[in-house]
Amino acid sequence: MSAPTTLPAPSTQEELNPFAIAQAQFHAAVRYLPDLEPGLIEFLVRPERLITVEFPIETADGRVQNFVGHRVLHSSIRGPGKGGIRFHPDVTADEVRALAAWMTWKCAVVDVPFGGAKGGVCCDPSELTESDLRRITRRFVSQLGDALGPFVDVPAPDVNTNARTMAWVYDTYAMMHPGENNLPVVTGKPVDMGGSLGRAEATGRGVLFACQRALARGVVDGLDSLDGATVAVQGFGNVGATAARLFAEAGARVVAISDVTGGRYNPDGIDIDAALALRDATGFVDGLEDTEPISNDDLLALDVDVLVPAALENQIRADNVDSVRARFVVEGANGPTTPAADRALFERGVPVLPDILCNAGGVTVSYYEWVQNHENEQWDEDTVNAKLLAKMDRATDAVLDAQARINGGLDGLERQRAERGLNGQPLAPVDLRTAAYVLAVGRVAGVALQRGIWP
Ligand SMILES: NC(=O)C1=CN([C@@H]2O[C@H](COP(=O)(O)OP(=O)(O)OC[C@H]3O[C@@H](n4cnc5c(N)ncnc54)[C@H](O)[C@@H]3O)[C@@H](O)[C@H]2O)C=CC1
Ligand SMILES: O=C(O)CCC(=O)C(=O)O
Repeated sequence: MSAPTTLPAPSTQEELNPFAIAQAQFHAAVRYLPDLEPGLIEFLVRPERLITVEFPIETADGRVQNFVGHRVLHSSIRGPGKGGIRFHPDVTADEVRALAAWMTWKCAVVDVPFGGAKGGVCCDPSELTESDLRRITRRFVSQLGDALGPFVDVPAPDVNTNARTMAWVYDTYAMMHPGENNLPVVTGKPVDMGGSLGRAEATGRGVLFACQRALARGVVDGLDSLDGATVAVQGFGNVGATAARLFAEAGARVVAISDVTGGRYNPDGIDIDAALALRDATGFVDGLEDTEPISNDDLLALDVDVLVPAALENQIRADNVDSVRARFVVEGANGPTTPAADRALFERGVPVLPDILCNAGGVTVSYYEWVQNHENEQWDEDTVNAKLLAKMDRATDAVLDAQARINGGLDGLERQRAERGLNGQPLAPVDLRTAAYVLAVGRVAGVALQRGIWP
C-alpha cells in the first residue's frame, strides 16, 4: 500500500474514549514525578489483564441472545483487584479499561490495600427481566472462573447492578468453591448475607464528606460549608440519590435532580424523600410533584454552588463547559469531566473534586466489608461511618496538600527535569485531579519498587 500523499485534517472533535482520557490524565501527572523511569510509567498505565467473554442466554421472551462481558485487572501492585460490575448498553472494553485504571488510582488515593479492576456486560437492563439479569450474572461469573477470588479480584456494584446482583455473584462463585469462606469474593452484598452496614450509602456519603472537607479547607472562595448552599445532582441512582438526600440533610438546598429520563427543578428546594418514594415506585423521577421539568443539559448549566455529576462519563465536555455556572464540581460519577473541560474550569477558577478522591467512599466501605468477611464479624453502622469519615478527611487533605506542595515547588521540579535532560513543555500549576494522580501514582510506583516488580 502506498503512503498517503496528504495528511488527514486534524480532528476538531474532542477525544471521548474513556481509556484515552484515563491515559491522558495519568500522563499529565507523571510529568510531576521526575524520578519515574519510562518503563515503569509504561507498565503502570497499561492494564495487567483483560478478559472478554461471550455467552448465550435464553431470555424470558423465549429468544436466545448473545452477550459480551469484560473484566479488566488494571493493577494488582497494592493488593487484589477491586472494582464494580456494570450492566449498560454502552459498555466497551476501553470503557472497562478506563474504569479499572481509575480504581487503581482511587484505591491508592484513599489508601486501601487494593489494586484496580472493573467489569461490564454490554446489555440493556431496561429490556431484560430479573431472571435474565440473574442468568447473565451467573454466566459472566462462571466464565471468569478463577480470575475472580478473595485475594485475586473482588467485584462490587456499579451502574445498574446492586446488592441483589452481588448475591448472585457470591452464590455462583461459592458453587465453584465449596467448603471455603467465599464471602470476601464480592462486596456490596445484602447485609444479611455478609454485606457491610453502610455500604449501600457509602459512595454518596463519601461524596458528602469529601465535599465538606474541601469546603472547610477553603477550596471555594466564600463557601466554607453546605449550609444553605444550592446543589444540583445529575443521576438519581445509588450515588446520586444518596448524595442528594445526605446533602439536603447537611443543610444544602438541592434545587435539581435528574435521571436518564430527564430532570426536575425547584429553586426553593426539592423534597428528596418524595423523589426517593417516586423513584422506588416508578423507577424514575419524572412527574415529581412541586417541581418543573429540566433537561440534563440545562441541569448542568444551573447557577448553583455545587454541581454533582453522578451518572456516567463525559457529561462536562469541551462543547458544554462554557455553560457550566456552578462554583464547585463534585464528581460522584467516574469520569464525568473530560480533560478539555477540566482545563477550562481550572482556568476559570472552578475547582473540580475528582472522582478518584470524591467517590472513593464506596470502595472504602467495600474494603471494610472484605475485612469483616475475613474476620467473620459485623461492625455497627456508626463504626463504619466514623471510619469512612476519617478516611475521606485524610484523603481529601492529602490531595489538597499535594496540590499545594506541587504548585509551591514547581521551581524545584523544573530544575530536576532540566538536570535530567527531560525538558519538554514547562510545568504549569496543577488542578486537584492531577494532584490526586500524582499522589496515587507515586504511591503505586513506590510499592512496585519496594516489591521489586520494577527492578
Ligand atoms: N455504586 C457505587 O458504589 C459507585 C458508583 N460510582 C459511579 O457513580 C456513577 C453512578 O453509579 P450508580 O449510582 O451506582 O448507578 P445507578 O445505576 O444506581 O444509577 C445511575 C443513575 O444515572 C442515571 N442516568 C443514566 N444515564 C444518564 C444520563 N445520560 N443522564 C442523566 N442520568 C443518567 C440513571 O437513570 C440512574 O438514575 C457511575 O459513574 C459509577 O461508576 C462510583 C463509585 C462507586
Ligand atoms: O466498591 C467497590 O469495590 C468498587 C466501587 C466502584 O466500582 C467504583 O468506585 O467505581
